[in-house]
Amino acid sequence: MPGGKGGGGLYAENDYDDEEYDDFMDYGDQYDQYDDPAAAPQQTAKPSVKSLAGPKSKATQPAAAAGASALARCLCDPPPLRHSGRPQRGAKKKQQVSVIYPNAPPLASPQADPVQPFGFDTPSPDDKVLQQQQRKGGSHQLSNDSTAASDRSARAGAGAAGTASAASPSNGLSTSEQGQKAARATPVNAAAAELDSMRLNSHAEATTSGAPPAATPSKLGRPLQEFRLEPDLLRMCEEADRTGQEGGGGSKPRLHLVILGHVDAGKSTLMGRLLHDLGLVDQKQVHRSKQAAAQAGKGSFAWAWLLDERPEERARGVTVDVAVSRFETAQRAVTLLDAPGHRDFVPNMIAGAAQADCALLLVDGSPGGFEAGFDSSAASTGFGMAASSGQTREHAQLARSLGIEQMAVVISKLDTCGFSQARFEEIKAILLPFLRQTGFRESSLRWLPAVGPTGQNLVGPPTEPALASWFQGPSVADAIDSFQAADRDIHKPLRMPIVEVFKSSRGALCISGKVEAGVMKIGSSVVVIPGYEAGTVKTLEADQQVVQLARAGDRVDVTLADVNTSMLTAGAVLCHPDWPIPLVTRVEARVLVLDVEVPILRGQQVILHAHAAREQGHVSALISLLDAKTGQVAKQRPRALGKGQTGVLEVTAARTFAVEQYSDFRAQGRIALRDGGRTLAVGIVTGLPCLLP
Ligand SMILES: Nc1nc2c(ncn2[C@@H]2O[C@H](COP(=O)(O)OP(=O)(O)OP(=O)(O)O)[C@@H](O)[C@H]2O)c(=O)[nH]1
Repeated sequence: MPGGKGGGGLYAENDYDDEEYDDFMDYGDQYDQYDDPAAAPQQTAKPSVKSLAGPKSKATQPAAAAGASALARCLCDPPPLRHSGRPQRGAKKKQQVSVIYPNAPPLASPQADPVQPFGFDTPSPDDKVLQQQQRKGGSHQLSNDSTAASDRSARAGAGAAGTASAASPSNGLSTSEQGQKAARATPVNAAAAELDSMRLNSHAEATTSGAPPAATPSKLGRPLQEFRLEPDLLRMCEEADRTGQEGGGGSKPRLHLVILGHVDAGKSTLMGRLLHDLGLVDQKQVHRSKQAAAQAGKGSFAWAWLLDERPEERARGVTVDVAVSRFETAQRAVTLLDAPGHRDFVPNMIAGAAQADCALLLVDGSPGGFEAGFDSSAASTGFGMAASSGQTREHAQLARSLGIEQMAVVISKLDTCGFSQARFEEIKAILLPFLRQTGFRESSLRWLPAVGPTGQNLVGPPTEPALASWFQGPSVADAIDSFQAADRDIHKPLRMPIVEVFKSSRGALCISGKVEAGVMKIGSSVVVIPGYEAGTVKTLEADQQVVQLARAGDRVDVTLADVNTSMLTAGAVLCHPDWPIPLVTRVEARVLVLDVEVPILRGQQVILHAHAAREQGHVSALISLLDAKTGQVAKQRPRALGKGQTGVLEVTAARTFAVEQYSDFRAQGRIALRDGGRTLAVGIVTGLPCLLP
């Protein structure tokens, strides 16, 4: 329900506790019935949150009874997968997904694989469907909702074609087919324009000049269910598990930790000091940083400058890009992602948080500091979100929507108010209900004070008597040690979203990112999507050490051989050649609308964020409004989706981009829609409707 309570005012009025959270983890089960049309006869747009991992943990309970929040309902992970023997959820829909690989070269020969690969010497079932559709002359649409979108395009085309098609109704075609025929007949129709734009603007067309022509205009990857990790890679993984040597970090569980919070909350300072206290930064570096900060008249930024090394960051006194450092605590090998807090750099923060397993949320505890970072009632810009709405709120919402479940809330700067326990408790009392409504379990949150500049409560208990007198909880290092490392998702095709492209000291073009699924070794065949650029892994480095193997969960620098380097861009995805990530222009997504003042309408311009990719686009259809309590369709084709509402919409991007259904790969199936520096909505991809060439 919009206009909730507490800190956010965004969500359903019901708070939920851990028990309820577990209930809404089963929320997706409600959608299972929709696979059977008879079970939900009134339903035409069916939400399809599905999962492919692991057995179910507990019996289904209606989320309605649980009273879960709208964000939780919309975003939290759906229940784990059924076991074998039962059809995978979404299998039907997935087979229908269409993907486009402009100028796709022939597939690289598959690795040793127990599954007999399809030779592409005869038409595949998909090719047959395609040919059939081309004979019929229609664009391929998948779900009911997409069909509606197709019809809209076709109608637009028919409209543009004037009365020609309307004047010849007796040609034996359905209304939709007439529309599509008309759409093909005129250059100004919406469908053709969209197709043209895909061709003209796709990454592949823009960058693969001279590439061999595609063997076929479109290729689908093999079904996910057929994937088996190659035996040699499996052996290497088992060996790496035994020795704990590959992927860096020795035998300690690996964590990807992002530092979030409003601008100037103290993130870089705290992390700079933490690295020092853990012995990773020597006195010489600290001295150099102190000197540079003092010379620039910004002495208080000395610790922050250990991480903020770029000249513009030092000039502005704010973090611009995500700084990556690595360190070890007693129990964990940590890849630290220090995200920018300034609202101008939220896209960079999204790229950082998308790779993280857990987060530290820094909250400024100084008088007025917390309020400035959390306020959403500041003056309006006249459109969209409040102009100065705090990034504490936005970061927490984005972090949860990007899959982060474990978080430590670090209240900084309490030295400015005499280490007041009352201030600590006041902030916690406001923030906790908001975080619960956002979808965090209370048991997955830690609360602690820390002072970066003096190192209070970073490693070991506080020494400041005024703080030690009332706080006996975890230090920052303890909180990090308590985070659970994510499971390595190795039994899936390779996925590594490219976060950064840079020249190595040896002059080679390196790509860097976190392997989200699968495994690769030196010599592995890979493909870069978009562009369908095939190559071979030449070198792998983790923690600045050469490694032979990179598994899901490892952050690695990779160089590729035999690849057109112009295809290596942030937002592209390194994939297994036989199971590439879908490349689409449109996504259907179930979203929660955040703190917007003006509802989302059809045609709304957005920047679509998915993993490390960003594309311009627009909301091309509002498919349904969902009931906040039950998740069922409350209204088909609503005119608008307002603040706090959950709905299904379709976004069309200006160019093709790589994304997948959340039910297949969670990390690549989460999206955020932003416009004008504000996050409008967050959600998960439920379908990939797409026109075929
Ligand atoms: N008194 C006090 N000052 C602090 C504390 N933590 C940080 N500061 C100061 O706050 C200012 C901003 O700190 P940064 O570490 O740059 O903040 P940030 O959150 O990293 O900023 P962005 O990355 O730009 O969002 C600096 O002047 C710090 O010295 C603290 O616990 N107490």
